[in-house]
This record gives sequence, C-alpha cells and structure tokens, in this order.
Amino acid sequence: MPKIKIRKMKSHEIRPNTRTRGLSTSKSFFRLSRMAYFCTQVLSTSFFTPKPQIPVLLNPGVACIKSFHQYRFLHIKAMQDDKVSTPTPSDECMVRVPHVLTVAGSDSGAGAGIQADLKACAARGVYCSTVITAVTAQNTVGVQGVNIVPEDFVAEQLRSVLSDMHPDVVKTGMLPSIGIVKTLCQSLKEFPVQALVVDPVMVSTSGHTLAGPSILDSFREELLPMADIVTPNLKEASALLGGVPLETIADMRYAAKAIHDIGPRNVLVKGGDLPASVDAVDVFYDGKDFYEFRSSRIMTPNTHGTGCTLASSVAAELAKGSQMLSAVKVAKHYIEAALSYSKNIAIGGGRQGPVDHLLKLKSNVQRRSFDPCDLFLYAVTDSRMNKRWGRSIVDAVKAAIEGGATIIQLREKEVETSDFLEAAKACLKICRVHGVPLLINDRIDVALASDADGVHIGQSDMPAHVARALLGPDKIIGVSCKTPEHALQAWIDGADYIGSGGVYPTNTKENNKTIGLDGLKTVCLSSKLPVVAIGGIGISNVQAVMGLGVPNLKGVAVVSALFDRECVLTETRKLLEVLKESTK
Ligand SMILES: Cc1ncc(COP(=O)(O)OP(=O)(O)O)c(N)n1
Ligand SMILES: Cc1nc(C(=O)O)sc1CCOP(=O)(O)O
Ligand SMILES: [Mg+2]
Repeated sequence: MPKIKIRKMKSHEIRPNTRTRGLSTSKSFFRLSRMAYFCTQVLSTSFFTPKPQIPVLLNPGVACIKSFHQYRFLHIKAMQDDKVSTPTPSDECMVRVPHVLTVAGSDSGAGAGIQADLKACAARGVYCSTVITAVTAQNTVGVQGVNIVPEDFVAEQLRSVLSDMHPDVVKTGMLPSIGIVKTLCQSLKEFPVQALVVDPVMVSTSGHTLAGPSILDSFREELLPMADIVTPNLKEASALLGGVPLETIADMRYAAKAIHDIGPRNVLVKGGDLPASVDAVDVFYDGKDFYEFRSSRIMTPNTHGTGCTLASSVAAELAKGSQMLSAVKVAKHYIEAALSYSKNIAIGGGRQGPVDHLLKLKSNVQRRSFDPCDLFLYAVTDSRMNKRWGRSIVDAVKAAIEGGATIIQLREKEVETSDFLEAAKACLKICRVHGVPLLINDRIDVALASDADGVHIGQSDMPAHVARALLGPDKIIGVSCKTPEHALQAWIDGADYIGSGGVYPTNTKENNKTIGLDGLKTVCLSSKLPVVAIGGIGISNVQAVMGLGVPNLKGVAVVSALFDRECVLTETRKLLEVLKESTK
C-alpha cells in the first residue's frame, strides 16, 4: 500500500487569487455531531469497560450514548407529551446509524456512481440511501448510453428519502441537468442536512460527458455555495473556473482557493491527472490553510470509480461525526487501500477496471475497530523482567489479561526474531479469545507476519506514515510523543493513539526523557488523538496521572509495575482497582 503524506502548505506556495466570487455561506456545521463529540469526551473520562447504555440527553427524543464502545444517537420511543424523561438501559430504543444519501447516476458496471457510493459507505460502516439521477449503460470499455431520470421523479425520490429517513449527509455525483441541480438545492433547503459533499462529476473516466457545460452556472450559483466540501478533479476544477489550464500543484492551490471563493466551505482538488507527476497529490483548502495529500501512485488499470468512492468515503466519515480534515484523511487512506487491494483484479475486457471496495470482507478475520477505551490499562511486556521471574511471555500475557489489562504490547527487545514471532502468534490466540488487542513494539514485520492488531512505534522507529502504508487502514498504530509537534505529526501520519511520557523517571527504558505531568497535559491538550501515559507509573501515582482530567487521556501504560513483580495477575488486578477508583 502506498504512503500518504499530508503537509500544511506555506503561504508563498499559493498562487494569488484573481477570480473571487465571494458567495460564502454561513450555516451551522455539525452542531449535533459536535455535541455528541463533547458528550463522548465527557463520558469517556469516566467509562472504560463495556457498560450498559448510559444516555446523555441532547434534546427531546435524541440521546447520545456510549454503548458497547460505540457512540450512537438514540431515538427514545417512549417520550410522553414531549417531555424528557431520563432513559434507563431497559428503555426500548432504536439505534440510529450514520446515514449518507447519495444523489447520483447508476453505473451498470458498478465501479462508479450509485453502486460505488453504496459499496464505499458499506465498507466504511455507514448506511447509504440513493436518489438516482440517470441510468447509464457502461462497462470497462466506456459509456454506451445515458438515460436521464425526469426532474420531477428525482424530486419525488428526494422527498421520499429526505422527509422520512433524515440522512446525516448528502453526497452528490452525476447531476445531468440544470433542473435536477435546482430540484436538489430546493429539496436541501426544505430538508436541511448536516453536511453536503459535492463531487462535481462532469466527465467519466473514459472521457464521456456526464453533465455538460450548461450546468456550470447552476453549480456555481446554487449548489457549491451550499456545499461543505467540493471534490473536483483537475478537469472539473478547470471547468468550474471557466477553463483555466491547471497543470501544476501551484495551479491546484490557485484552483482550490478560487473555487472556495465560489462558496463551498472546503475544497479538495484531486491531482490524479497531473501530468508528469510521480506522486498522486491532492490539495485541500479550508478557507484558511492549504494541505497537500501526497501518496505514491498505484500502477493499476482498475481506477474506475475512485472519485465517487473518495467523495462517498468523506461523506461517510462526516456522517460518523468526523471533522472535515480528518474525514478527508481517512477517506484518502481508504481509497488508497482499496486501489492497492484491487490493483491486480481482472473484471471486464476494457482499459479501465473498477475499484473493489469491500476489501475488508475479503479478510478472513473480522477485527473489531480500535476503541480508545482499550488504552485504559495498557500492559507492556519486557523479556528481561519475565526471564528474571522465570515466566514465558505467553504466561505473562495470560496473567495480565486475567488481571484486567485492556490492551497488550509485546515489547521484546532482546529476543530473536523467530522467537518473537512465535510468541506473538501464541499471544494473539489468547488475546483474540479475550477480545484484547495485541500490539507489537517497533517491529512492523513481526506485526504483519503474526497478524497482530497493530504496532507501537517511537520517534526513532519507522515513521508512522510508512507503518500505516505497510499495515493498511485497519491496524492500530500508536506513536510515542513527548511534544505537541510530535503529536501533530502522529495525527497527520495516521496514528490511532499517542503514548506520552516519561511521566515519571523509569528504570525500564534507558536515557528516557521525563516530561512530567505538565508535559503529558501539554501533549494531551495539543491533540485530538487518544493518549496513554507511560513511564514510572504504578499504584502509588496512577491517581495523580488520571487526575489530570483531560478528556483524551484514556489510560496508563505500565511495564515494571506489572511484570517486574512475582505475581502479574495480582499486580494487574490491584492496579486496575486503583485505576477505576481514580476515574470515578
Ligand atoms: C504505549 C507506549 N508508549 C510509549 C512507548 C515507547 O516507545 P518508543 O519511544 O519507541 O520506545 P521503545 O518502547 O521502543 O523503547 C511504548 N513502547 N509504548
Ligand atoms: C517503554 C517506555 N517508553 C517510555 C516513554 O517515555 O516513551 S517510558 C517507558 C518505560 C515504561 O516502563 P515502566 O512502566 O516500568 O516505567
Ligand atoms: Mg520503539
């Protein structure tokens, strides 16, 4: 899998804008999701193990809960007289899943359009409803025919879905007529959604026109000003700007800014078609800063549907409650993984095959995704200590899990690679039985070979973006960070969590810099990522650490307090008790 690098751009790299239209919108962006995020932050300071549903009221009829490690909105059925009653775990309630409505054309070859959107949303764990604007006859050779759905029937589909199913996000693809664009804008005014993702589809990858130049004005005047993000490729960006040539990354920055001036809140100009470019570079602009998403090109004919898939994935992440830049980042990682996965598949006889979205279903083992609460009691093994106390790595891991460790890291600095791999495989069996994730310290190769759940890497280990490229989007990656700069880079590189320390001096790691509680707090406050504290932590000071009370500090990672003791099980239990006390 290729790496993706994100770089914040400097102002001198941006071509001055000469074409402002100034149509910016001011509409509330993700109010509900932000409230939910806030609630989860509050909740997550005090809950750490799977618990019954614990609701926090947002408004009548809607509650935000943390339930079995998942944050969801609940519609409480039994609300009387519009009054809010505190729901209890026994209340009957319906789980409302994140929902994207795609308004796009059907692709009979199923690589792009509605079919790509459905599969991308399914792959990202989001419900997807559909409004079909056109039916196309196409395959891997090209587009053989297009049949536009009458405007009033598009309106009817929109009304059916929007009035009843209340999608969180609308994503648009092929909008083949001015009437359809206008109908859509009207429907969105009548039934507002939390976010609008516009993929301004104009030409198919095979070169067939799917929406002619006549719709450009309605895009510019009506649709784009309502959009939270628009995701043109180079041809589309050029068309939106009246045909300006776009051939360099500087041109893409110029285009991103000029399109932003039309009104969308964010712009992602996709540079897949950049001539003579080795890397694939996309430019993201949020009205303030530019970011460059760079990944190495995947040499494959199977690229049909990448634009639809990227936009749908952004929509899916937004529907789950992500902020825009995070949504784009996750979507980029997903599409790169899907492209890489599909690079050798053979479907159809034409020049351009489809991306295969459902790569996850192809893996035999369905892993559950990373939950920050797993960081609560993080046990890190040490071969020297286990040897000293005459126990195997496997016995040490068994005891720690029995004692209540919520995640295990194998930090085996002195074992041979083959022994490390065997130990990792054996520990993984135990961890899987107990639903406890297993991470490998430093060794991406051992993580890959054993199919462990992820890795923990430090500042002098393999860079996290390289690890992410090697491990794919679903493995857990933790990065050691002592400063806010480390933390920012970890986030950009696609890390799932941060390990921050040494909070206290430690004998376990030589020459380790102590950052203290203040340093830990600074790192936590600088990042959105969940943090686990490490270094010299044990029963005597765990309360002081968790007492910092920063919402993203999710737990403590310990080595000697568990493993440099005679009975790992007893020590883990004792630490867990104190840890629970400290987060009550
Ligand atoms: C949870 C956690 N946090 C930090 C570290 C330290 O990692 P690193 O800086 O790479 O040092 P080594 O562990 O490799 O010596 C960690 N292992 N786990
Ligand atoms: C492995 C490690 N990393 C640290 C960091 O500061 O990043 S401190 C550390 C050792 C932690 O061991 P103990 O719990 O025995 O102090
Ligand atoms: Mg390391």
